[in-house]
Amino acid sequence: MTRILGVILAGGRATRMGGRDKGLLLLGDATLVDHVHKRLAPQCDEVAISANGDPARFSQLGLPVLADTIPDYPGPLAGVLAGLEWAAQKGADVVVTAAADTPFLPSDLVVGLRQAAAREKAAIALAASPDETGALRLHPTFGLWPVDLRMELHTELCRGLRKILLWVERHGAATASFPAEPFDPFFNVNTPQDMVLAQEIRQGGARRDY
Ligand SMILES: Nc1nc2c(ncn2[C@@H]2O[C@H](COP(=O)(O)OP(=O)(O)OP(=O)(O)O)[C@@H](O)[C@H]2O)c(=O)[nH]1
Repeated sequence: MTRILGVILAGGRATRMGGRDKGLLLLGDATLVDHVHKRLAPQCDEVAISANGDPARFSQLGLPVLADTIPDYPGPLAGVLAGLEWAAQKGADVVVTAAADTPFLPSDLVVGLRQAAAREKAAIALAASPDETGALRLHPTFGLWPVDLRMELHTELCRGLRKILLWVERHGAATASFPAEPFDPFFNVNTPQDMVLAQEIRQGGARRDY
């Protein structure tokens, strides 16, 4: 049976949030990381947090906190690599990543990613949802990643690769599409204003005007 580990990407600079850890902001009575964990954990065999900086700040969840393999590497790819290396140690087959700033992620994320990968005979799958015009928008931090790709990803990061989509293009990733009604499940909190909108969504406002 395929062993799937979940990795919550919670590092980064959060410049649009004034440098505050987005994952530790409160939405209702739980942090954003708590919301993501609650949705992701039932879909995976095990979950860890991936972050640069001091791991102690995420200790309240009782999850492993993985330091980025290449410290201070800009962007989430170093977190994806840390997740793949952790999964390899655990004897797992694939990692599913989710961003810590996305509290309403689909409860069928893993099923959707796996079905898309199988359908398109692809090793990697990325999530997508329609934007306001109906065009599909990819969400590169929500992906299914085979553990076997970790050496290659390490090599690419050492060469300076930064963008998930550039790496993914070489492998012909599958696209898993998720509905965006009544709200986009990939709505993410980048700014204080986004947090206000997240509160409204949580309280039942099915809004699309963000
Ligand atoms: N582990 C890890 N996660 C990261 C890193 N950079 C970003 N992330 C996560 O990836 C997701 C998307 O990050 P962004 O919102 O694009 O970048 P950010 O640095 O968090 O925020 P901005 O500075 O405002 O762009 C978020 O969940 C971040 O926590 C990183 O270097 N390491």
